[in-house]
Amino acid sequence: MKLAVIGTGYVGLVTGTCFSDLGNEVTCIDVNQAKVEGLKKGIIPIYEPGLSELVLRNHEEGRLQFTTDAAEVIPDADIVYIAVGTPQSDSGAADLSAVWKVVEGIAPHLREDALVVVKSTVPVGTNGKVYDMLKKLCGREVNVASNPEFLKEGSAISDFMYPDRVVCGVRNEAAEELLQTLHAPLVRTGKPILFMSPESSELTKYAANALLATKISFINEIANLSEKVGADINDVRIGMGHDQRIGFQFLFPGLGYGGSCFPKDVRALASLAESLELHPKIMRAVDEVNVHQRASLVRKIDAFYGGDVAGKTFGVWGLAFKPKTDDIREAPALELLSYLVEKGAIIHVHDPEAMENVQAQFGDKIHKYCKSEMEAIDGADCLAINTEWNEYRTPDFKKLKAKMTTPTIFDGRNLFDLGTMEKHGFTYFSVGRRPVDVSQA
Ligand SMILES: NC(=O)C1=CN([C@@H]2O[C@H](COP(=O)(O)OP(=O)(O)OC[C@H]3O[C@@H](n4cnc5c(N)ncnc54)[C@H](O)[C@@H]3O)[C@@H](O)[C@H]2O)C=CC1
Ligand SMILES: O=C(O)[C@H]1O[C@H](OP(=O)(O)OP(=O)(O)OC[C@H]2O[C@@H](n3ccc(=O)[nH]c3=O)[C@H](O)[C@@H]2O)[C@H](O)[C@@H](O)[C@@H]1O
Repeated sequence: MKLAVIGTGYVGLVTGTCFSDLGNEVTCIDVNQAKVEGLKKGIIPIYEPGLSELVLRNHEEGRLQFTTDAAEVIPDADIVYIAVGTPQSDSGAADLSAVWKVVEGIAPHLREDALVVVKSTVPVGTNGKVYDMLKKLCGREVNVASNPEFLKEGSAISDFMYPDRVVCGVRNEAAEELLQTLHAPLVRTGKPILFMSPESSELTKYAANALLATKISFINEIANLSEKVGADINDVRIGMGHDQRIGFQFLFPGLGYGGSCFPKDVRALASLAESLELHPKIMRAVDEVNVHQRASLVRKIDAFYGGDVAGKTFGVWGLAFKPKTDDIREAPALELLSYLVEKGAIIHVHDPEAMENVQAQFGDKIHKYCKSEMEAIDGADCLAINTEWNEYRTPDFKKLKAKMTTPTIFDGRNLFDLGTMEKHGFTYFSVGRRPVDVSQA
């Protein structure tokens, strides 16, 4: 098939690249000229494991092209995917301005039998609005469907290539047939392609994200309770997870969920419900717990130093909102860095992929952008951990202790064993577990 994919962000670029790898002829379109020029030369604007190789191969083999000019590509396309950003607006609802701009832009160029598919996460009813808008702009009916994306950053390629399910919201058999054919190679293991109405499809996407976010806020609330009553959240989490009705996934406590999706999607869903005079109490509570949790490392640091961190040197490991990505949108690390900057601490940071993005935001307010995690703790008064990159899991504790002025660790991701911390003589604060405090010994 000939596909046009509009928006070359985390979702658009992965979608276009994976569909080209499956033998389709794909052109990715973006308004960002620099991004498109870079992609044409093989420069990938984001870090996503495996993406670079796949883009280069499919581009070289002629199945994957890039352009800023929609008019050049849309007339040929069997399917036009819309995968632009839908960020949070000031009101908390989703900002759909990029979607409307795309719809206006493609309308004059659409082939009579083309299918327009909205992949961006959009509030229920948006698909209907796109359909109405295209009907008006084109003076005829245009086939419009919904096909939300469930990939996770850091494992985007495998999530896309081996989905648990594909959800499609369609209006007619023609759309169902096209989407069935397009997705058939992705569900060879018998995973389902689920066809439903566009409204159900749009709501499925928000409901899935909201439930995953709910699990995270729930476990964080239990973790905070755990700290107060002397329980260990790791034991509690595992004890709960063995119940097959509960399971282990998305029950890791930490610094709250970040990223470009859970925070905005929970708020957009709540906002939609409120606009319909409903009272989305769970969604609002999930968000409130998360906002509180995101500042939990700051609270622990502030309490330990009595608010006086000026002039103290902090080694900070992990800046991205999760491992295996360079994305820092709504990353908990940003909260910690803002606090440390405001209080006048000396900050040495390390992240395998997200350093450039943090540098663009914090510049020389951060004193050292370090090449290795060990460099970041050289001479540090303490270490703060925000992201559970694999390379942070098994440090040489003797070396770590020798490099630090005082052996103190604030761990937002529960990377280390309490017994090991005790054995090596670290003061150690983690999430939902008792503190190990050797500072008074
Ligand atoms: N990032 C993720 O892991 C996931 C995101 N989503 C959803 O997918 C959508 C896209 O998200 P991301 O890829 O993260 O966004 P992004 O912000 O990384 O990329 C959006 C891209 O769209 C381009 N764009 C904006 N307006 C345009 C226009 N008028 N014409 C052409 N290109 C335009 C931007 O220049 C940018 O390259 C959002 O609705 C998001 O909620 C869904 C599942 C996973
Ligand atoms: O709509 C989206 O954009 C995507 O949002 C999430 O994917 P993503 O945000 O990329 O990453 P996750 O692995 O879900 O992590 C989100 C946040 O939750 C946190 N998290 C995750 C799991 C957990 O057990 N505990 C926890 O705190 C992570 O640290 C991270 O900050 C969903 O998992 C995807 O299915 C969805 O497509």
